[in-house]
Amino acid sequence: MDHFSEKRYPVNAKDYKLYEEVGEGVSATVHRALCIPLNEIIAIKVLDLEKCNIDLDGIRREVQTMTLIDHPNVLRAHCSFPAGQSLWVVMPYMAGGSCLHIMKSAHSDGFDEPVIATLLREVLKALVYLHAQGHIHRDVKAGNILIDSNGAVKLADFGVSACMFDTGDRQRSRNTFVGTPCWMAPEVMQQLHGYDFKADIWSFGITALELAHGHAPFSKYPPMKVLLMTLQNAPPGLDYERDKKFSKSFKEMVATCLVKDPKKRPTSEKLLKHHFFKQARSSDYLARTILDGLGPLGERFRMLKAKEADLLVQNKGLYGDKEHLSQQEYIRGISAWNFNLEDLKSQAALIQDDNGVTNAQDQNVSWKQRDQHDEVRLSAEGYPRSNNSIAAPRQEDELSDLHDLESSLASFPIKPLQALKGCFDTGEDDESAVSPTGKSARSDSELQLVAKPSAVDQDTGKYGSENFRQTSSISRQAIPEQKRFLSGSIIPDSAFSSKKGAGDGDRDVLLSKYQSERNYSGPLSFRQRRETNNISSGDDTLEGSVVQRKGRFKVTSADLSPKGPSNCIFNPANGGSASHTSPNLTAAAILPSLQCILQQNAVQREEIIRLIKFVEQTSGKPGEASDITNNELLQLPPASARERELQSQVIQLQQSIVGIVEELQKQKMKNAQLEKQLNALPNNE
Ligand SMILES: Nc1ncnc2c1ncn2[C@@H]1O[C@H](COP(=O)(O)OP(=O)(O)OP(=O)(O)O)[C@@H](O)[C@H]1O
Repeated sequence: MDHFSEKRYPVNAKDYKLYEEVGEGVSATVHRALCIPLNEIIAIKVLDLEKCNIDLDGIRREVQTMTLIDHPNVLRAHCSFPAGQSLWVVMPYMAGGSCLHIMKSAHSDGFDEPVIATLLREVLKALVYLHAQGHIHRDVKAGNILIDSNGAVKLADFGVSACMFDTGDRQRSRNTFVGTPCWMAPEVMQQLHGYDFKADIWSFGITALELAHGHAPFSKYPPMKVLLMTLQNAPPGLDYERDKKFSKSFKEMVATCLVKDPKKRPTSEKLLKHHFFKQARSSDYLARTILDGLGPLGERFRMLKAKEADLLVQNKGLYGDKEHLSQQEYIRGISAWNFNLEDLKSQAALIQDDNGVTNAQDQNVSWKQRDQHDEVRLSAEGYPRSNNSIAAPRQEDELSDLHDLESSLASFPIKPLQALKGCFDTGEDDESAVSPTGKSARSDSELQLVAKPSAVDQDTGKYGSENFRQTSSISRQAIPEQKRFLSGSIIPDSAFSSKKGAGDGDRDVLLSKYQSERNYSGPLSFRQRRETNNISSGDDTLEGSVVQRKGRFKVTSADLSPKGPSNCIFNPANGGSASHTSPNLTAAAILPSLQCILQQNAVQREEIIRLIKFVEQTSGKPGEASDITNNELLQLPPASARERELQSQVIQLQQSIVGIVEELQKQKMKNAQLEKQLNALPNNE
């Protein structure tokens, strides 16, 4: 192909001259640069390897992918080499910048339809190529659609791409999604059955909305909320009323991409034939319509950064206005948010959603229903339908309803706790979240040579079995109101210990198996199996753990996929002992409850110790008996690292309280003496 450069790009930093910065991502800065020997302007992506948490595997993948691909719509790396503490990736300079930057500079409300059709057709061609090559891009968004000075469109950023035909470690990483939550497909968030190239089709649909409105749906929300909304709401879409300026075919095209069941989404190849793309025009047209009048990329980037910094200063003044901060992260094209559930809870009460256009055409809208016992539960089918009007606007009032959000969170059986663990333990690597072993229950499990965490054995109730199933039917009573949002997993790490399992298989065997079976994934197959197994709970719960890392979100599969019926239930009434009778509550339901109880215990213990201390102090000298109690309490073996941490905090607090009390007594004595002296004064005079 003529675009395939035969030129030899030097692999030495001294052969390049770095000019201004033209872009900034999660892991890199991008500069315009000159390749001196070739006298050619290129772009250099500078990845700082010294930065903490840098994902070397991701970088290696990106560079590998970028150098091997060969398609006019995919940004290809010329070469890469280490330069000091950094890795430099040399690539063609895309003078127009990204669609996100163009929108932010000159089209804040989005592009016109012919422009969108033109851009998306080029992106889709890139996806057809990548999918045929076995790649899932995994980060399709306007920020990764680059345009050169002639209006040529290229899909960039393979930092998180994955090969569908990978084996071993790389295959495992396909069950670890790193991406930006607004564009993330529901099945990627859920991680029930892994995912395939259809995840890119969802992101493509979200990108279409982004190009139409100037921002992605839910972009103003913090990531955890985006996850909730994506899983629980009807898919977003173009609204017939609000989006009058867009054609029916555009609306339909978006709706076909944004279907929750990945099996029902078209392949990229099929989508390319959609009549919406008939209106796509040439690259010249793009250059004329969206590049004309724009200043140099570096200048635009500098202005955007300054604007962003201004906004940040303004918003910092508005204490707690996290909605704006979230917007800012969006402006930067990333979705960093140091979230926690308490945060979410308060934000849920504050934020009114006006982004609530949903695609009610979707048949698989996940919806929660609460029965009269206030139990959070999906219907038996788990996929109740929304109303039938196409893309009718839906007021997502439940999102401003705090109680509903609590319900939503309560319906996440396990992983939100781990998600929060991710908040507190940002250095945690995905390998620790994904225990590498075992097979999933589905027939194409060879594609998911992934973690099977040790779980609660159905029969013994002990950890260590693979017989683990997922359910969202958790009694809210089992999760005390006050403590439902406590964060951090306090299950001992050993409970999730991983064992090395299936190793690398033969690539060809895997490939052929995959090709025949890859279409059988997705929530529907789970639904069918669930029905077969007569399970009462629904799914659509967040099954993977969510780990925030450098602005990106990583949903790692804990692979607690259903595997055979479980009879183990949690009974809060008898103190949480497991019984083996009801098919409704399963082993997976026990874990969150146990976590809550354990956490509660830690907190209660802390309270008790404080009370003892308080009683000791108010009743004078500490008694012998209370000393024993106190010591005994402190000598109890801590159940987890979290508990140990809490315990040491308690001890520290106690010590400081003792110090403060002593100080107080001293001051009191001094005070008494001074008073005495004062009282004596008038008498003397
Ligand atoms: N070849 C290029 N020419 C011009 N601008 C570029 C080029 N590559 C990237 N950019 C700009 O730099 C920005 C960041 O680059 P890139 O997306 O590769 O970094 P990243 O760290 O992988 O970002 P993220 O993870 O947020 O997607 C892009 O959004 C784009 O605006």
